[in-house]
Amino acid sequence: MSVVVPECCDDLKRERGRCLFNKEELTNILDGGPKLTEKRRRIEKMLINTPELFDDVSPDYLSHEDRYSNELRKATQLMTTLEKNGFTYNDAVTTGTGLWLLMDGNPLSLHISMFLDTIKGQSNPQQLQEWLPLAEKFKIIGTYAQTELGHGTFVRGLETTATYDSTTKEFVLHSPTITATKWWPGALGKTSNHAVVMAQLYLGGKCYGPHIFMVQLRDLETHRTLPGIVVGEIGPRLGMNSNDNGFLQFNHHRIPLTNMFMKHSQVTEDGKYVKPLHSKLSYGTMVQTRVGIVYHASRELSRALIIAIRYSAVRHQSEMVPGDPEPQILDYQTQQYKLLPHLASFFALRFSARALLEVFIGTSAGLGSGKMNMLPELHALSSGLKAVATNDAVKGTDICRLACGGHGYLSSSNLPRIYTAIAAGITYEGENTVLFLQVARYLIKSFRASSQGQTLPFSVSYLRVQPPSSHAPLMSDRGLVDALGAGVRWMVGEAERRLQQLVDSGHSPHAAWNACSVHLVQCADAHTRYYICEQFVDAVSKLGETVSSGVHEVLRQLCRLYILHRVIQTAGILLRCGAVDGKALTSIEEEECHLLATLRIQAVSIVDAIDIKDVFLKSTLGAWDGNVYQRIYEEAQKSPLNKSDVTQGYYQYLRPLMKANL
Ligand SMILES: CC/C=C\C/C=C\C/C=C\CCCC(=O)SCCNC(=O)CCNC(=O)[C@H](O)C(C)(C)COP(=O)(O)OP(=O)(O)OC[C@H]1O[C@@H](n2cnc3c(N)ncnc32)[C@H](O)[C@@H]1OP(=O)(O)O
Ligand SMILES: Cc1cc2nc3c(=O)[nH]c(=O)nc-3n(C[C@H](O)[C@H](O)[C@H](O)COP(=O)(O)OP(=O)(O)OC[C@H]3O[C@@H](n4cnc5c(N)ncnc54)[C@H](O)[C@@H]3O)c2cc1C
Repeated sequence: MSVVVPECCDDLKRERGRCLFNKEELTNILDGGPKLTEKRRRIEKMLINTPELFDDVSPDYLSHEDRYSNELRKATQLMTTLEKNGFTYNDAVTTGTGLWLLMDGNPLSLHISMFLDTIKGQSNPQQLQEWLPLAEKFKIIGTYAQTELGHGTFVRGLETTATYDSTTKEFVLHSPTITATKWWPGALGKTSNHAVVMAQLYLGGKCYGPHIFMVQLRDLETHRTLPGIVVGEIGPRLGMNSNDNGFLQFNHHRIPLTNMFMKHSQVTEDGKYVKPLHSKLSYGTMVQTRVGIVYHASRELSRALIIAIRYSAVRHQSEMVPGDPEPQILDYQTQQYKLLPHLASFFALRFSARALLEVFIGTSAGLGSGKMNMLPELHALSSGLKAVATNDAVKGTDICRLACGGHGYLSSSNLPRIYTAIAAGITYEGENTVLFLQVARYLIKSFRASSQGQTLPFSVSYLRVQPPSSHAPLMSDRGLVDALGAGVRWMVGEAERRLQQLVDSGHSPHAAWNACSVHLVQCADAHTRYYICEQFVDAVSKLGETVSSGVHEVLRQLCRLYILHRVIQTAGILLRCGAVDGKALTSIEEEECHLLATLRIQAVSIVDAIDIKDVFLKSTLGAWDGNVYQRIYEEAQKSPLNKSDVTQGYYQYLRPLMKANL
């Protein structure tokens, strides 16, 4: 398959003709630099030239089993294509390209993410030497098996046990109850022959909490399940049904002592426990995956936005002025209000994902030299950003679907598949409410520490009880971000006051926490969004020194829209704490509407600059050429129901009904 850039329709040609900025420059910024754009395009070209990676038939028309096999065929083809051409699967993940060919539930995604990451992050040197080459070369294929039927969120409540037997130097893995059954892990049902398993460690009758174990599940020749293990697939889900999410039970299954991951905590041959430097180091794979999910969510949102904004420029409906031609629906202010704030969100999330990755890299380097002090901040930032990014990507994708009217509901728009894939992100890798409550815990601790005069880490330093007065004028970007910060400080102070009041009136701290948890989640959400605003403003101001004025202007407008929108969303809080007044809010609302009209002019060019090719968008509505109606029509012809004029169902059911004497 070769990349042919087709002539686009008149509407899109006109839109593209209005572009006042250098698209390639914006593309480079989004990719992280021209070299990364070039690398992404090389990978794309290679993938596009591999016809086996593309579906002949939509997965919607396949049986459950064929759907899985087809995705597995493409996943294995993807891995071998990358390998043969000198790329790693990580290259395909970090550029998004590989994932988009497989986002119906790639059965190798858990292997290349959490299984490999656990081996890299939790192994001692011997284990690393033994397992990493096998896993990297797909000699063993694995998943991350933590969640059980009874517990997902509360990791300490897991019931699978790993009891050490010092006489044989083995752990005995066991699922004592039905609720101890591992449930959900991607690719566990039929694909994986290994799993990293989270289980309660028992030594000499004492429980030491959840620890991670490498467990072989299937024979490496026959792929049959090993004795002492029951494994299978959990059945259809809301989306990503080409994956084989699975279940797993152990019946006193034995593994060697050396199969406990021993980088951070160890068990000696005689059954002694050596503690880790920090009790949550074994949660490291989850933190790393949350960091990746922020990128992933922004990428999925960008696909939905490209589809909806191009479609909105092609679709004409109704009359704006009686008797005039039907306008492009993108000209309606309400349509701009649906889509453009989410376009701004995509940019905000992309810059924040990059900032988070830097915190992750810095913290990981510190851990390597025994420094644990940055771990709580990384946990809070990664939890908050994972939650905001997935919440916003899901909401934004659904708005994109709604913005496309009826056609957005078509499978061939690809919006339903993007939606169901990213919707899972709200739940997996830490359910979002639960993650926000972890952030809230960090905020309250920080607020209290600050009241006692302690210095706070960078992301919460604005919570200081006596903040230095801001010198930025209120209506500047910085001034509005400061106002948002003042709002969060007020919210956290209010939460702390309510918690204290409840404790003072006789409630236990835990009961008080639960009684304030709605407000606490709002604090965590507001704090994370304040952090995102800060990252966006900083990134745009730094870029101002290096990019052309056209690109800088577009970024400045998007950043401004993001901040204005956020201020309006938070108006109630900001009024209550006196950070803004009604007059300021009125002018902010007016400015937002004005900005929508300004950004609308170049909206198609901005989404073009995200640079996702048609083969990765997979949408009848969002293709580069805007040839929407022809594509929708052609796609409908592929329905199996259209193979014959009269279906079997007519003879079997409809005709008898029509002939019956009712
Ligand atoms: C690259 C990816 C790209 C695309 C993705 C595509 C496909 C991937 C598809 C699917 C992947 C999905 C896989 C999964 O879902 S795997 C399962 C994930 N499960 C979870 O995330 C469980 C969520 N629950 C938890 O993380 C924890 O149980 C908890 C809610 C955080 C509570 O932990 P618990 O042990 O009970 O803690 P407490 O005793 O309550 O103590 C809290 C205490 O610990 C601190 N803490 C907690 N976690 C961490 C951490 N990770 N790092 C540092 N510190 C941590 C917490 O702050 C608190 O500290 P205090 O000082 O306040 O006590
Ligand atoms: C598509 C998909 C793929 C997955 N892949 C994997 C995988 O590869 N490996 C793996 O191990 N797991 C996997 N999971 C499981 C996933 O990690 C869990 O479903 C997730 O962590 C949520 O846990 P839960 O299902 O127990 O929800 P619950 O914790 O039961 O949540 C239900 C409700 O209770 C609320 N709640 C729970 N605890 C609290 C609390 N402390 N305070 C307030 N409210 C609370 C939640 O907010 C939520 O509203 C996957 C899940 C999905 C959907």
